[in-house]
Amino acid sequence: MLKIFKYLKFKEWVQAAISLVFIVIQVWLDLKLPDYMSDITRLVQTPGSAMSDIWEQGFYMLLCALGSVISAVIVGFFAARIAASFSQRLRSMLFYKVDSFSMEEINRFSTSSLITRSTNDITQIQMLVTMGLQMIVKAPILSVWALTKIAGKGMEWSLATGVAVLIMIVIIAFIMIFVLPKFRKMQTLTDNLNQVTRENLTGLRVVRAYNAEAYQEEKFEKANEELTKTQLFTSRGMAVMMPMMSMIMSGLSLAIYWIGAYLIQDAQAMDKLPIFSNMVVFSAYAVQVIMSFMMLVMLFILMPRATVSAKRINEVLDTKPTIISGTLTEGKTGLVGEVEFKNVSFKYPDAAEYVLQDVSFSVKKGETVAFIGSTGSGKSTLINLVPRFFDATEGQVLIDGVNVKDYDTEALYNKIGYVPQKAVLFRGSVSSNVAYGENGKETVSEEQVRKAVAIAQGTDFVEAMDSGYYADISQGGTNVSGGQKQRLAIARAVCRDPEIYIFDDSFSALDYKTDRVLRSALKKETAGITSLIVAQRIGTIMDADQIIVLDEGRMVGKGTHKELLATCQVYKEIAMSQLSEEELVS
Ligand SMILES: Nc1ncnc2c1ncn2[C@@H]1O[C@H](COP(=O)(O)OP(=O)(O)OP(=O)(O)O)[C@@H](O)[C@H]1O
Repeated sequence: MLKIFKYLKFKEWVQAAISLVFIVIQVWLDLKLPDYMSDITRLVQTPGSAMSDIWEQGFYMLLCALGSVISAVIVGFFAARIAASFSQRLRSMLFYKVDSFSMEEINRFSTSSLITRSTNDITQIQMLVTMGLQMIVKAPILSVWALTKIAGKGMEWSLATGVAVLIMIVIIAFIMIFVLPKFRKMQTLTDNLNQVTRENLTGLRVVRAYNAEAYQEEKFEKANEELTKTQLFTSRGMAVMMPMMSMIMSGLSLAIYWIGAYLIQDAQAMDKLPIFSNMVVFSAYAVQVIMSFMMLVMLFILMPRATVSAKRINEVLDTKPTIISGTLTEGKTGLVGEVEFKNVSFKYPDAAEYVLQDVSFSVKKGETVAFIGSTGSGKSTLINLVPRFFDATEGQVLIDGVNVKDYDTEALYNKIGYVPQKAVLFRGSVSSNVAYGENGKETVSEEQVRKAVAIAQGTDFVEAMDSGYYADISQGGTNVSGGQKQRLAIARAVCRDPEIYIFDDSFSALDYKTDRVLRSALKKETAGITSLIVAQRIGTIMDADQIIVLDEGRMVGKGTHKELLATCQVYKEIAMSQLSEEELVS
């Protein structure tokens, strides 16, 4: 928990220190009140007291109360400020950290858990800072100070207060044993609920189409029920706890007056007044002692959740990304757009089996290399090693003669134009999506955007949109078709003007004609740029300079379409399943 506070800035520590001063002032003023009360009681009971003296003490009491309120407002103001700026910083830090994560870390935490950590967990910390700053400091000062004030003012009353404090301690222990574990569980259950909600929302169309609402609702209800049950348990615990605390507080006041009544009755006439005055003061201080314990209980409610949240936030912030940037910004002199795999093997983190085994090939500048193979043969995995979404477990992946691990990641990404299997569009316009990101060169002009869209065969549909290149694209690109999305994603890669294109099955949503026209435009307009293409269709890749055939993670063929037809059985089978006799021969 304390570890998270190392992210507080000096300015916030200063504000906390100022708050501390005001908290001490507030406690001092609160504890001063009973003194004046005692004076007033004494004055009222003393024959011949002047009314003006009583008014004077009353005026001091009023001043104390006012000062206490002003101090409380100042403390509240600072606490809110510190909490708000601290949580803003934590949110930014989490965002930047997650941005630096590779797929391995994202998968390890899960997307929904990362979202809960950046929102709900930070709110818990914010709440703790806002309320805790006042209580953590105030409760111990108040209790110790109030106890010193009542010390020696009456054995019997001290005993009564001791019993009340003991009962309070038993209650706090009860909270710690039974309620704390439930608070800890609450964050994980919130994660779980978010996960189910997210899955349902992203897959809503499938849920509808398969009449799976009942199934999804059941999943949701289970997660919801679990969270509700835990919340109810803790709330019930607290619902019982708070009135019990108030009861103890009132009970103690009653006990003090009751004991006081006996003491006054048994006392000599001249001792009656001091005992009465002591009793009034004692009960006021005893209430403060109980109040401080009540604050502690409140802290015990806030602390466990915030502690769990702090741990979860720290887990993310302390995670070292497995993909660490190198330092080189350029490849070997004279080499541009060259890719080489040297005996590359790969297995996913925590997986037992290798997904790729001993893959070796090299690609020269301007060449097109295609990867084909059955589903799950490792094609996407293979090309994901080039932009370092994962690092090779064994062997080396080289770009321009340099291991990808040695490149500064920004310089590495500047060399690559990557189009994923599932096109991703961001909220904005057509233009902002195509000119997306930076490539270390000058900013992209409107002309370049138009040209990229034209190469990606998107001009017709973009110009038919309401505002053309400035037409709105909604989050995830839900207002364009799958093929249009893919064309915009391809245009984005073209606009980047990279050394190497990576197309991960990026032509699959295009019709055959668009696929052919797009590839020939790419070849013509972007000659000299190396292309790595994963494809399922033989038609898409038969013109490639080199085709690599994968089967269960192993390279079982390498060559041109013609060579492979003659030498590679796996390729021949794929080709025969897709092409007619004439196409095979031609
Ligand atoms: N993140 C991951 N964690 C663990 N295993 C994975 C992960 N992604 C893929 N795999 C496994 O790696 C193997 C290769 O997957 P990959 O996506 O590379 O195949 P592919 O040839 O591209 O398939 P497709 O043509 O269906 O896209 C599969 O067996 C898959 O289950």
